Amino acid sequence: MINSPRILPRPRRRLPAARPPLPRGAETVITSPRILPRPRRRLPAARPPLPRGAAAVIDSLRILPRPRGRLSPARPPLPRGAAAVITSPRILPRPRRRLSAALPPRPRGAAAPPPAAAVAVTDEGGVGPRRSFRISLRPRVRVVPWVKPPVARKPKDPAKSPRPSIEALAAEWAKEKAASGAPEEECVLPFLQKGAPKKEAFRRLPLPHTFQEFSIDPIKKEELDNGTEPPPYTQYCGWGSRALEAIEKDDFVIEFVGEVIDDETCEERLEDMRRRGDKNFYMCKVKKDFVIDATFKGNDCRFFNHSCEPNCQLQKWQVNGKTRLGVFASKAIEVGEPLTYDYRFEQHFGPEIECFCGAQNCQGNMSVSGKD
Ligand SMILES: C[S@@+](CC[C@H](N)C(=O)[O-])C[C@H]1O[C@@H](n2cnc3c(N)ncnc32)[C@H](O)[C@@H]1O
Repeated sequence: MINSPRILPRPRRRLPAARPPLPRGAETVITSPRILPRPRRRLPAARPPLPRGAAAVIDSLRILPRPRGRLSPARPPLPRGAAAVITSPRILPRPRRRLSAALPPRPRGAAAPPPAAAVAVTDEGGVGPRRSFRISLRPRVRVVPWVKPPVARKPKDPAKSPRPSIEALAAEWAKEKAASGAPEEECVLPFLQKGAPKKEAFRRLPLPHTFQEFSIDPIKKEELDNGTEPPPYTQYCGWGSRALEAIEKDDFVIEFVGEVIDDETCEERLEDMRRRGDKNFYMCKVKKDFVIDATFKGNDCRFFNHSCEPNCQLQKWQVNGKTRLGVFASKAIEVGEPLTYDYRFEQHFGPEIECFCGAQNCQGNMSVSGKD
């Protein structure tokens, strides 16, 4: 076998020099050096032994808040009894200044500090009575409903107003009317004012109640919130409006006002109406996403009923760039006559309701399709 050198493993590198003999007992440690953890950094110096009671704090160094600035010097050993407070460092308020220097060790036999419900930290260092903070687990924030603070409104100075208010004009008008010997009720609730040219209609004195909003409960509509006497009731058509004075043909009677809503809201409200089983309809579609709804807010116009032979007409006007609806007398109207217009006005729409206008030419219903 020694004569056949090829089967011997060829050494690649020079074999190391023979190891020196190991001391007894050390063999198990250094014979397998690979299973020893390789140190990445230099290990810190061994920790000093901790005082009793503080062990929980220092053993969980990782949950201590990480200091933002320079690292402060190592914490001083804690006094007895303080451990319960600082074992959960996250709930400790973060000190603004650097913590005081190390506390002097308590001499043997000295009285223990009071049980620490609070730790007092002083500027000068050491434990003392000043600048103490108390740790409480009670919630400090209470959620309360936010109440909008009242806004003090400056009362309007009537002297500065360029035009007299509606109320002032209406009062003046009513005074004149009363002076002329007209009955009292005519001075309170007139539906029109005669004499002004048609084009001026929307700039003229708005009549009392014309722009006044009712707050209306559509179900109990006889109980009008503002104490206004309800309009006369008609047997088949519900509440209606009547003229309190004679009206000439083409005179402006009243504006159709209400909430301006878009098509989507309109659909929602119609659905609500259907659910309530309410048959009274107070909407007028002017154009896309422009529906005037007098269901909840409006004026006397919301009580004008439909007639197939009406005495008024609903007209669309452009007033200072805004589309507005006005009711104009389509014929001469006598005192006490019910005020009506044809609901099938342009895009006026509504549910299929049987018409009880009583006109000779009555078409039987008030749907949009009846006209377009
Ligand atoms: C704008 S409101 C008019 C005021 C309503 N009468 C009230 O009591 O509040 C329109 C509703 O009045 C009723 N109405 C108006 N004219 C009618 C008529 N000619 N025949 C039947 N019902 C009528 C319908 O219920 C309609 O939806």
